[in-house]
Amino acid sequence: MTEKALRLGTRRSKLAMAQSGQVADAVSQVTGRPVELVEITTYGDVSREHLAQIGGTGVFVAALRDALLRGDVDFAVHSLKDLPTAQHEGLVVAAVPEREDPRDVVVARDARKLTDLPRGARIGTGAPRRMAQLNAYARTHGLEIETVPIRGNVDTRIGYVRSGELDAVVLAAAGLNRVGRIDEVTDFLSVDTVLPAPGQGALAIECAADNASLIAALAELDDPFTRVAVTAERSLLAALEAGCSAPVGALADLLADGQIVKEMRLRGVVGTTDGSTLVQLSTTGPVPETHEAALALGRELATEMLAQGAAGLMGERAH
Ligand SMILES: NCc1[nH]cc(CCC(=O)O)c1CC(=O)O
Repeated sequence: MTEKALRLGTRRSKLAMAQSGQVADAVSQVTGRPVELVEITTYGDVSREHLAQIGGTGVFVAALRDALLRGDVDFAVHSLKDLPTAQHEGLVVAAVPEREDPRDVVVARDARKLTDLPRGARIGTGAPRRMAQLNAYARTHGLEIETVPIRGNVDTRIGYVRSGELDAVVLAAAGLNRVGRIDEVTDFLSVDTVLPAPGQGALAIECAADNASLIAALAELDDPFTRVAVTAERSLLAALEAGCSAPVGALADLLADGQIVKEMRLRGVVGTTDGSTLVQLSTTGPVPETHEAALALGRELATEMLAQGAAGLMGERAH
């Protein structure tokens, strides 16, 4: 007797299909059931130009969530950094698998690194967070660069470099890994140079809150440390009242003494896109043992950042 297939709702972009496919295999392993991919077309896929007006990357998520709530699909996989920080009623993030490389990377011609791009180099990125930090780095390191707003999928973005329209683009390592283009990276940016987006490199597996048996099975794919880290990062983002397109970076990592994990550090940054002002802070404390403690850590850092003027820096992008 073969068990009924689980239906995984997914966008049809190359990145979404790649990460859904990888999670499908893992879910199949832990449930012993086949997983079937169900493609869901969102308004955001149809109308890229109006992405900003119709509410940023949240539109991609909304269509998947509707399908989950209607019971058209059993679960969905999101890039955690694109998932709104507010918990959706009737749905639950059943698993946050182990995060992969959270760093941002540069793809440039001639194997160039950020620091050896030609004078006046045009660097493409649509993220105010990346613009703010790249421009701040350029100012303090005597680089002459120009950040150019671009959008589109990974292939489109790298295409701007191959065609010569741009000198470089900045992307997430995790996305390039998932679509098999990590070999094209010419510079892995230190998180001290560009702090990633909250949740970058991590996935969220979401399903209906009343599907107890599926929630129990998916729990096997949860990585407790990744979950604690992204919870703190997203709590910081929420407390700064910043949306998914806000110039906010956040990263939680473990500080170990030899093999023994001692503490968790949470770093946060917010800045103006021209890089003239950055508020950059970090806090270190015991590894949070509860969801509440992880939330509290993010809120505490946000309070300190707000005290240093963070709110004023985000005003330019508020929506
Ligand atoms: N906003 C687009 C997006 N959403 C998730 C990823 C892939 C990386 C990840 O899972 O964090 C990307 C592409 C990018 O930023 O280069």
